[in-house]
Amino acid sequence: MKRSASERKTFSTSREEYELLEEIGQGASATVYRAIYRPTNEVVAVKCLDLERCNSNLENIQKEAQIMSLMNHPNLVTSYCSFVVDRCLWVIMPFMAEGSCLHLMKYGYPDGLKESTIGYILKETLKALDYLHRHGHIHRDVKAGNILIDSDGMVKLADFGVSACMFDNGDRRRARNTFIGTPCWMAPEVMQQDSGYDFKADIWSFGITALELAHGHAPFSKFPPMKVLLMTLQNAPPGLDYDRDKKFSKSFKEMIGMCLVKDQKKRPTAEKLLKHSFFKKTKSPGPSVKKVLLDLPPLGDRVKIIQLKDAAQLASKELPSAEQEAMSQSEYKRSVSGWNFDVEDLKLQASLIPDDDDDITGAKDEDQTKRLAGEDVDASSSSSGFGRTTSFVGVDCREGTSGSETSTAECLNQISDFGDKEYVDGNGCSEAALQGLEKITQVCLKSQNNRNCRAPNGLLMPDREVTRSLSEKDVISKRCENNHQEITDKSRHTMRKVPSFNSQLMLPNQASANNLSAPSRFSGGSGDAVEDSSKVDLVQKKGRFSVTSENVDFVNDPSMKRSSSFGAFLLDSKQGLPVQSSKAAQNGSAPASLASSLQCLLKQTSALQDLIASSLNNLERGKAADGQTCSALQKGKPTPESQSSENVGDTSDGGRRQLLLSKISEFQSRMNDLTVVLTTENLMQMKKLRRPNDHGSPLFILSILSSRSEPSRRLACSASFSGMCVFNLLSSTRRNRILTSAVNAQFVNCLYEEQGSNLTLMDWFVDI
Ligand SMILES: Nc1ncnc2c1ncn2[C@@H]1O[C@H](COP(=O)(O)OP(=O)(O)OP(=O)(O)O)[C@@H](O)[C@H]1O
Repeated sequence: MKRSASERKTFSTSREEYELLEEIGQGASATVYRAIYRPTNEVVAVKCLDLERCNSNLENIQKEAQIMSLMNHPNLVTSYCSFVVDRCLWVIMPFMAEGSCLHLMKYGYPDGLKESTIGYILKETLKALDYLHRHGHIHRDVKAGNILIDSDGMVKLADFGVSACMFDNGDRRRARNTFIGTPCWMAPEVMQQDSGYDFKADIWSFGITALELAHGHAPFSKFPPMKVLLMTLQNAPPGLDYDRDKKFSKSFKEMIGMCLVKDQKKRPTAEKLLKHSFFKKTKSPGPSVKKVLLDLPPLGDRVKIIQLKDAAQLASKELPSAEQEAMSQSEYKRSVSGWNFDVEDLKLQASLIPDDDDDITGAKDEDQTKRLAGEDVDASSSSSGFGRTTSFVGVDCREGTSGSETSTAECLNQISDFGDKEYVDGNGCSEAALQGLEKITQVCLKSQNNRNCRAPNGLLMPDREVTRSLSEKDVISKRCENNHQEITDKSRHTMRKVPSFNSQLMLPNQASANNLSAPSRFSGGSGDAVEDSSKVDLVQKKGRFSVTSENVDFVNDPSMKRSSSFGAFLLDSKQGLPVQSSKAAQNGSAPASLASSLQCLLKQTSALQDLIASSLNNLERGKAADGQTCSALQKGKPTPESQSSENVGDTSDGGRRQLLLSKISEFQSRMNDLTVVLTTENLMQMKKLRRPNDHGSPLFILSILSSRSEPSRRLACSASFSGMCVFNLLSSTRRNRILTSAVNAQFVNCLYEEQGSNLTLMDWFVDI
C-alpha cells in the first residue's frame, strides 16, 4: 500500500508527546482535539474515545484501530497510531483543517451547498467507499459529519473502522446498544436487523448524505429517532423533489434515487455509482470547494461559534422545546454511531408512537417512482388524491423540506391522536377531543414557528371540565385567546362586511393550501355520521370526512331544517352574550369575540347549572324534611293546613323539578352545540377548503360530522365544488334563506370554488 510522506512517519504512543489544544469536534463517544506532536511540531488531530461509553472491549477496539491504520487511500482519514490513556483510547490522525462538511454547513451554509461543490465532495467520498468495500469493510457511518476537508480542499472520509467496529464486532447479540442518536442515515435493512446487511447499506447512507449536503440537513433529522425509524421503514425513500428542488440537476436527483432504493440488491455498488453521469462532470479538487472554504475562521473558532449559536438558539426558546431541540440537534450531529442496537427496545418505543405517520416528506412508494421518472411529485400531496394529512382542526402543520420545521412530527402525532378519537360524545365534547385540542394548543404554543403550526383559537370546556381548577382553565383559555388573536390579526385585513344573519359564525378568509387534505388516518365518526351521509351518494368515507357526489339541495334537504334550536339559541341568547360580542360581529372581529363569547356563555351555563343543582339539593332537602313532617304528623293528627301545604308542595315541587331538569338538559344541549360550533369554527378559521381537481363529479361534499347521537344535532361542514356557482346565481333573499336555514339546522355549508374565482369560506359568507 502506498503511503504519503507524512503518513509514513512514525508517531509516539506516549501521551506526553502530544499537547492537546482546542476542541474541534465531538461525537457520540469521542471528543476530538487539535494537538501538537511535540517531537516534530506537527499539528495532528487526537480523537479521545471514551471506552466506558463504548460497548466493546479494548482488544477489539485496538484491533480495529490497527486495521484502520493499515488502510491507505487519499480519501480516507487514516490513523497514525492509537494508545490507551486512562479510560480513553487516543487515536492520532492527520488534522483536517477545514473540519467536517457538517461544520461547514452549520457555519455558513445552513440550506445546503451548491451542486458543483456537492458533486466534488460526494465523488471523493465515493472513491473512499469503493476502496473500503473492495477491502471488505463497511463504513457504517457515512454522513456529512464524517466527511472532512483539509486545507487544500481535499475531501476525506473519516471515522471508518473505529466507530463501526467498536459497536459491532460481528456479534451483535453480544453487544447491543441502547438506541442513541438518530437513525437518519441508516438503511432500512439495518433497521430491520433480520435479514442482515452488507456494504450496500453504505450506499444508502451515501444517498442520505447527498440529501444532507443538498438541504443542509438529513431527511427526518429533526424527528425523534423512533419516528425516523418508522418513516424510513414505512415511507417511500426520501429524495430530491423534481418540483421543489429545481436548482439541482436531473442527474443528481437520479443518482440519489439510485442509492435510496429500499431493496439493497437494487442499489449500485460504489464502483458502478462512480460511473454515473453526475460524477463525470465533477473536477478534483473542486474550485467550488475552495471558494466555499475562503475566509473561513480557524476550525477551533468555527466550532466555538457554532456551539455558541446553538446555545443562543436554545436559550431563546421555552425550556421544553429547547430541550427537545437540544436533543434533536445533538442527535442530528451524532447520528447512530453503531448499527447495533436493541431492536426489541426500539419496537417497544415505536409501539408507543401513534400509528399515524402520514409522512411529511417521505412520499409513498409511487411518489418515489414518479420522482425517478421525472414526474412532478408534490411532497405535500398525498397518493390518496386529497393531499397529505398535514392539517386538522385548527392546526396547520406544513412541511417544507424534510425535517425543517420544528415539532411537525409532534403535531402530526397530536393531530392523529385527536383525529383517531371520538370527537363528540353524547354529552358534548369528549374527553379525548378536549385532550386533543389541548394537546394541539400546547404543541403549537411550544412550536416557535407559528407560521407552520397553529393552534386552535378557543377551547370550550364541557360540563365535566368545569371541575378543572379555575387557574388551569384560565391558562388554557388565555393561551387559546393568544393564538386566536394572532390568527385573527393576520386575517383581519382580508375580512369584509359581515352577513346579517347569525353573524357569530363569521369566518375569516384564512387561506392555506391543502388544509383539508387527506384525512385518511382519521378513524372514528359515528354510525350517525355514516347514516347521515348516506343520504347523498357516499363516494368515500374517511373517518369523519365523507365524500359524496350527489347534488344536495341545501334549501329543501330536510336534514338542513331539522333543528332550529341552535339558530334560535344564538338569537335568544344574545342578551346573555356580552355586548362586545354582537358589536364585534358587526365590525368584523367576530372570530375572537366569538371564542370569548362562547367561553363566557360556558361560564354562565356552568353557573346556572350550579344554581340548578343547588336548587335541586334544596328541593331534596325540603322533600326529606316534608317526609319527616309527614311521619311526625302520621303519629298525630294532620292539620288541614299541613295537609294542604303537602299537596301543593307535591304538585309545585314536581313541576319545578321537571322544569329544572328540562332546563338542565337544555343547557347541556346548548353547551354541546356550542362545543361543536366552536370546534368547527376553529377548523374553518384555519382552512381554505380545497380539493384536487375532480373530473366528473360536479358537486363535491365534504362533511365533517360530529358523532352526535341525535341526527338533529349533527353539525356538518359541507364543501361544494360547483355548488358555489349555482349559489351565486340565486337571488340574495334565496341565498340568505339557504344560509340561515343551514345555520339553523346546525349545518355550516362551506361552498368553495377551486378553479378561477379563489373564493374561500369567508368570501362565501360575506358575499351575500
Ligand atoms: N482528523 C480530524 N480533523 C479535524 N476534525 C476532525 C477530525 N476527526 C474528527 N473531527 C471532527 O470531530 C467531529 C467528531 O468526530 P467523530 O469522529 O467522533 O465524529 P462522529 O462520527 O460525529 O462521532 P460518532 O460517529 O462517534 O458519533 C467530526 O464531526 C469532525 O468535525
